[in-house]
Amino acid sequence: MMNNHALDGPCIRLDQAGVRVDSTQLVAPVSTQLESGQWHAILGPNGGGKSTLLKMLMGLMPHHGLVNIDWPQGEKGQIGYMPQMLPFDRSVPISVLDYVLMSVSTKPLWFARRLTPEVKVVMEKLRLSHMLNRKIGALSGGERQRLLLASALLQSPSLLVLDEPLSGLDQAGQKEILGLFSAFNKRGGTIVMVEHDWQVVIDYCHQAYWVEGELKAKGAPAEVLECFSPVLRKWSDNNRTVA
Ligand SMILES: Nc1ncnc2c1ncn2[C@@H]1O[C@H](COP(=O)(O)OP(=O)(O)OP(=O)(O)O)[C@@H](O)[C@H]1O
Repeated sequence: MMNNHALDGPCIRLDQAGVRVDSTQLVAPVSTQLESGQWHAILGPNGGGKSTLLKMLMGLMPHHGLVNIDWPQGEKGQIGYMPQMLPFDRSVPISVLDYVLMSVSTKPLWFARRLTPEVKVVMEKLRLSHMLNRKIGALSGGERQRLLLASALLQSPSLLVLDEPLSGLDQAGQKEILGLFSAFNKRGGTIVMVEHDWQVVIDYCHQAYWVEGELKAKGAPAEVLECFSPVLRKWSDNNRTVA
């Protein structure tokens, strides 16, 4: 994402894929295809199963059925995952630098507590360079989102899986991060993103999926949102009344 070389984003194929925990079906079996190089929006009400669906794609939750990530040319690529919340205890004394180094290295921190040029570029781009020694518990919501994104980008991904990546960001911060996602997508990277802001979905995404215990609809963002979003439905109903 930080340079300009082309990416071969994968396509994701689901065949009767679902998640059940004990006797509760969190996501009913889904069969669909998320095309390569597209920006996919996962929408739906709170508790509808959006995060569960992302975890299923990432192999972070046991599922039934098939989830296939088809990497172009058969070469397994990297996935950058931005979870909904940074899973950490605020009192744990981990710095921003520790966190990014942990996300790019499998070695213990004391082996290589060095910033590589690649890490430096990403940290600068995400305006984190001046806070490398700050404890992650002391970051603001927006800074935390940028740190999560930095960790995702440092995997050199061709697929980004993003769970509400704009939460905690003001409008300027949102625009900035959306610009980075856009550049990644224009280079050919595939994006799967849970997002509540319908305007963002309409402006940026190619395909929308409404998930409410099951995949209820898939299509162009404006169409899916008009059918399912109470806000948009009210807006278009009002418009129809006026007309
Ligand atoms: N590991 C689990 N075990 C049991 N139930 C779970 C588990 N994970 C999630 N759930 C339940 O599954 C449902 C879907 O949760 P999920 O987090 O996927 O929803 P969501 O659409 O992402 O919601 P939100 O918009 O509020 O983030 C919820 O009722 C949740 O409580």
